Amino acid sequence: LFCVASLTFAADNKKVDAVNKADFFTTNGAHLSVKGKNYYVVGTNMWYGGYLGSSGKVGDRARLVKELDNLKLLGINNIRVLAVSEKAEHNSAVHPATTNGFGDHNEELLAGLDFFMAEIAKRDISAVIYLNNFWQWSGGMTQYMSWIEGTPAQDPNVTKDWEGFMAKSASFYQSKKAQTEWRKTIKKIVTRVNTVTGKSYINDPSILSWQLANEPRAGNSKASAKEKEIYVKWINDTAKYIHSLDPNHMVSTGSEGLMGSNNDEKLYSDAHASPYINYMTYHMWIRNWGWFDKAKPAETWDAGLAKANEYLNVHIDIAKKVNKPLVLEEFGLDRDFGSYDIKATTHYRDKFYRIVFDTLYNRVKAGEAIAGYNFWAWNGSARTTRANYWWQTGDDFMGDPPQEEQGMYGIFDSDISTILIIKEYADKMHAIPK
Ligand SMILES: O=C1NC[C@H](CO)[C@@H](O)[C@@H]1O
Repeated sequence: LFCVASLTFAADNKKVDAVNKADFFTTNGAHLSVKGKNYYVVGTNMWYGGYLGSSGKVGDRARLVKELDNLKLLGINNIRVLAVSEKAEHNSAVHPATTNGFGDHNEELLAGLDFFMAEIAKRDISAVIYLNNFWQWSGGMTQYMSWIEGTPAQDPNVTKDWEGFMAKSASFYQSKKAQTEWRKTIKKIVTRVNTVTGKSYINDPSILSWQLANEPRAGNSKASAKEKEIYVKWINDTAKYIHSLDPNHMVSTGSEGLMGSNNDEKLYSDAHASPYINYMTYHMWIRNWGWFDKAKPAETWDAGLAKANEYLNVHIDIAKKVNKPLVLEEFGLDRDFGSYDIKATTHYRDKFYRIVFDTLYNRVKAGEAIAGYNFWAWNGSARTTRANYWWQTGDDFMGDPPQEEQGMYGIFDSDISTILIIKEYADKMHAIPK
């Protein structure tokens, strides 16, 4: 009886895992494509999707289902989500982590991503799944180096030494031990069988791409030619490795574009020239990068937006040259005057969202190499009770990660004026003939 049952299960599993190659996302020149039609990303960022999907006390499946229903109603068709985090001791990292040490994984938490993937499939939402982080809020590359070197990972929010932090992060690429351990984690995630659906991730058509990391950079502002060369090789070799595990899905870098490439167009183009990198990514942070001053909005708006416009458009021109699709997968702006208070107005944010959406929508409609966007980020029904707006273990997860004040950039479900703009442009994007 057991033998028959196990044969039946195996057959069912095979059936569950049976797929049609045409169901997978791919590219068609400078366009993303699926089932023979152009695909336009109308997305958001929800790094914590797997956390909410966990069955353990850190999860909140009822909230996740509600958030995904609301995002679907907004016209969202793609979510960028973190696959793995590394346990870090500092106060800017998420707790718990999916990885507590090399080979030491929190399966209950990892299974949260399974639930998330099962739920987005029900809503025809795709996912970009990133496998590491150049920054400290999920442990990331510096935590790998901390485990190897036996020294605590730096928190640049405390040390204020962002240059030193970025150099340490980038040393990850040169560490054989780090790469060996990371590839074991990559293999564990990419070849995973979804414990909710029984479907292997390799055969899950909801995955738009595996992404190397969140915002990987070649080094700090003084990255050497050697560091740039190592970075480009790391991208190619890792993307090739992922394709060797998973012939069905695309691979992307998670790059911020020129501002994450030392403003070196050759580095950005070389980083995306690999045949194993299927499309290009960029991010845009006009306040983080000092183009707009949240304390002096009226005085800095025009110059900031001029730079934003240039940034939005120059990458589309580069993508056209490289002949690969491009996705703006992060952008955002603070609440007015940089308030974190959910009751604060969002006059400048709403203007900014409209300009970004309109600029990209018009170039997508014109058939250019831009394949869509993800706003950063979805806070939804999350709320903070902290007077200092700083995330602590057990607090609601929101789009603002633990390295930043909760409410900085994320869109709450009460931000009606912004949500209406998101919906307005989602409708326009979905109306573009494919
Ligand atoms: O990936 C990122 N880019 C910018 C976000 C806002 O500062 C930040 O929270 C995140 O690390």
